[in-house]
Amino acid sequence: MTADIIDGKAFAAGLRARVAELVPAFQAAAGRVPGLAVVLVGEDPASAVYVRSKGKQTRECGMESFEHKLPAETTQEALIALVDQLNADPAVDGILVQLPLPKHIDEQAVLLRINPDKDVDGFHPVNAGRLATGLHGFVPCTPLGCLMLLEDRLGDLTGLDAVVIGRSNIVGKPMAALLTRASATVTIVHSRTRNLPHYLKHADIVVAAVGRAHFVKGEWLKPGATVIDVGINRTDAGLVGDVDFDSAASVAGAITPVPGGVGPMTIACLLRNTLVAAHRNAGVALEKGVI
Ligand SMILES: Nc1nc2c(c(=O)[nH]1)N[C@@H](CN(C=O)c1ccc(C(=O)N[C@@H](CCC(=O)O)C(=O)O)cc1)CN2
Repeated sequence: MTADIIDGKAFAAGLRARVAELVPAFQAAAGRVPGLAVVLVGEDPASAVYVRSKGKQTRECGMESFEHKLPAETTQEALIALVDQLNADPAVDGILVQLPLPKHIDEQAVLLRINPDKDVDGFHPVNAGRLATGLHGFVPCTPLGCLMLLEDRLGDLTGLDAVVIGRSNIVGKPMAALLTRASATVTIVHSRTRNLPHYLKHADIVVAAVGRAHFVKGEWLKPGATVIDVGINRTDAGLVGDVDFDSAASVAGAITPVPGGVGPMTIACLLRNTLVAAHRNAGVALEKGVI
């Protein structure tokens, strides 16, 4: 193995510490702490773990966590009524509806109902539009975490060739928008791309978010590339990423592991977005670049 390992777990711990450091000043100015509401519908075991971690890490940062656990049979109307209630609650700065939702609920209808200024997941089309047009909004947490790891590793991304594998609204598309904003030269490839290795051969940066275990092979990579693995695939061998780690690590310059790479950044960025939302909602200034 030649690649450096990018330690997302350590980076995320640093980011959470920074959030915690900034909470007291917000509290002094606003007379309350930032509040994050997390809604879980059903009993998906992985989602339950993520929601528990979100609550715990929110409290550890000194913010208030409002947890709403609803049964799997909850109707779309009932879920939307809860979102409306959270939209109207001044103690709630950020609202997150844990995905995936049960099949009988229209995910888009629920996400559309969240007030864009409380949409700390950055999934509302208003925030997607803000990102695409360079306006202030909320950026989805996983791609934001990937960008932070990339800039920490590479510094200025201007002119670098970046390939994003995957075109989901939650990771692929916002990741491409963020890299474009950072002046990288961006290509999006996906499961229907013909001759995918052709695109990767020239990429300084590869972000893999395709949802297939071990999909990206080391021989497809440019030597020295920085590889960010967003995949979380549960296999008989345990949790693995979208990148074939062993072959990729012998070619790449740096690579994120799974677990311990991008995953922890998702929740740390959620806390960061909640702190930012609280400042905006309360009209309290947050110095540019402070977080
Ligand atoms: N409303 C949302 N739903 C979902 C999101 C999201 O950002 N918003 N992302 C994922 C799940 N997710 C957070 O919700 C998440 C995924 C993974 C991790 C993480 O820390 N992973 C660890 C491994 C943990 C494990 O064993 O499963 C790692 O990679 O090291 C945190 C959060 C889908 N839903």
